[in-house]
Amino acid sequence: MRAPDASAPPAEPVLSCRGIERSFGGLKALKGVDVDVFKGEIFGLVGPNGSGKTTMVNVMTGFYPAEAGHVRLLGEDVTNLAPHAIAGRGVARTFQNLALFKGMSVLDNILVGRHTHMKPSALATLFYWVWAQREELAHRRIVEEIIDFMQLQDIRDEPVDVIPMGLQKRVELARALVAEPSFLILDEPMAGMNQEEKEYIARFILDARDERGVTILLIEHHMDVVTAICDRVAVLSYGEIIAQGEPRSAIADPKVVKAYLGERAARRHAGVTA
Ligand SMILES: Nc1ncnc2c1ncn2[C@@H]1O[C@H](COP(=O)(O)OP(=O)(O)OP(=O)(O)O)[C@@H](O)[C@H]1O
Repeated sequence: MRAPDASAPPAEPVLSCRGIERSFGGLKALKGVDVDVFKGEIFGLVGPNGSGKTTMVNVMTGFYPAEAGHVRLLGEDVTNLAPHAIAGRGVARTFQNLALFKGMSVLDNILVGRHTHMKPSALATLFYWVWAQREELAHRRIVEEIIDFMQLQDIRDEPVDVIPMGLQKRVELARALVAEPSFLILDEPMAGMNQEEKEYIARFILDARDERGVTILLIEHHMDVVTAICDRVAVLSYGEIIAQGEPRSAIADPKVVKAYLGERAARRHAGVTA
């Protein structure tokens, strides 16, 4: 993990959210959430089930409009832009539930991740064999690089639905990385994985940051992973941030213990017997 340079001036956040609100009917899923993610960070967004993590990410990426508040990407106000417009600004994401194209090969699924870089034009179509083929080669190059990086060579031609869940999650991460994002949002990339698969994905996430310079926001329930790889975390509970900062101390905050375990268990945890 990177040691923060105390002498460095405070950097501008890559992503900055202020006062984000979002409701579903009578349910206030987000109640004025502030989050800053800085360049080169692995930032954990954690919290109990239903606390608002995915909703927050959906607002950040334009999938849900915010009812109040602002999202800024490298200083630019991107609040309520369409998902493709936000993706076009270098943001990629994976989804909580796998969103791969069944029946297509691993390679073709990964190639789909290049779509934000594909710019069809009448002229390119006219000179297909010169321009389009050259562009196709460039896309193939980055796809091959990511297949190597994610160690997917052996299964590249397999239909994606026949490979184990752990590998499907890896393909999803590869598809996000071929977009060459500067900011990557991962929604529970380790859900349903065994310990070995979790360790693999944790390694790839660290390498994506360290070797490819990607800033990462990670939604994750496995606290061992969060404390091992995140630089900072924010903890959501009922649509509000209840703790933020260095992972171990944020997770040990009594408000967080209470949110996860409930009032009585939190008091026991704190050694209060009455
Ligand atoms: N499309 C929707 N329609 C109605 N309610 C929704 C919708 N999406 C989320 N919610 C509700 O908003 C609240 C926050 O949900 P969200 O999925 O953001 O939580 P989460 O922290 O990501 O949960 P989990 O860890 O279980 O994925 C929950 O009460 C959920 O039921």
